[in-house]
Amino acid sequence: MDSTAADPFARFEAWMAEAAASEPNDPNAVCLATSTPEGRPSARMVLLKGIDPRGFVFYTNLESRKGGELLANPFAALCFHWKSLQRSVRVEGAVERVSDAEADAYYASRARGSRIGAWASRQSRPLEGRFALEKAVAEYTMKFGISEIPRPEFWSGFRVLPERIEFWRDMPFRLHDRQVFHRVAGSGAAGASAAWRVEALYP
Ligand SMILES: Cc1cc2nc3c(=O)[nH]c(=O)nc-3n(C[C@H](O)[C@H](O)[C@H](O)COP(=O)(O)O)c2cc1C
Ligand SMILES: Cc1ncc(COP(=O)(O)O)c(C=O)c1O
Repeated sequence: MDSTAADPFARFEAWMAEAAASEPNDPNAVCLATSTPEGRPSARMVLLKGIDPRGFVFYTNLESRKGGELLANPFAALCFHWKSLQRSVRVEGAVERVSDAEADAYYASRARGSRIGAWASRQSRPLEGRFALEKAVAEYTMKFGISEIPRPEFWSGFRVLPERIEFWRDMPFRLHDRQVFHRVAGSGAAGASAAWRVEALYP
């Protein structure tokens, strides 16, 4: 049997591979929705940096707006849209922090300038002027010199643990194809593969 028919991760990876071949920029770009303490939605783009049977990983500043919202209310939604393929995927679920080892490994893979930038940017807080940011970058560049740059404690990753994954394909006259996978409650615990129930939805 085609593994992508029953396993949403296999299907997601197949779609992502097609997107990587056809999107001119950032096929891994995804809109991340969180919510404020008052229950108001808040959304911004991030880059997907990991996927495995546990979930979908992105990295950010934990003291950013999204970071604060996720630490207070650890639930999120992701929405991918690949214009060249006319496809979209929606993911919803709880979030957890990635391990320090996982975050260290990803941080170490980033360009040196991006690692310095993570130290210099007080992400989401008011910036008095571009000069203040450039000064912070210069100071951290001096501070680290040619030595290793450790990952800031305030910079790490989140993993969205999906309870629902929807695959959407454009069809003529807006009669789109929608298939949603619901994780069967209790399945997938302790490293076991999750079981999924699939249903089609009206467009
Ligand atoms: C295509 C794209 C990808 C982005 N990827 C990330 C990312 O992976 N992590 C991140 O912290 N910000 C990323 N950003 C910047 C965020 O969209 C956002 O401006 C920033 O994280 C602050 O969001 P917040 O104030 O809601 O926390 C990206 C922006 C774009 C347009
Ligand atoms: C502020 C910020 N942090 C992190 C990222 C994630 O990407 P990378 O780790 O490749 O820099 C991005 C991507 O645009 C970004 O804008």
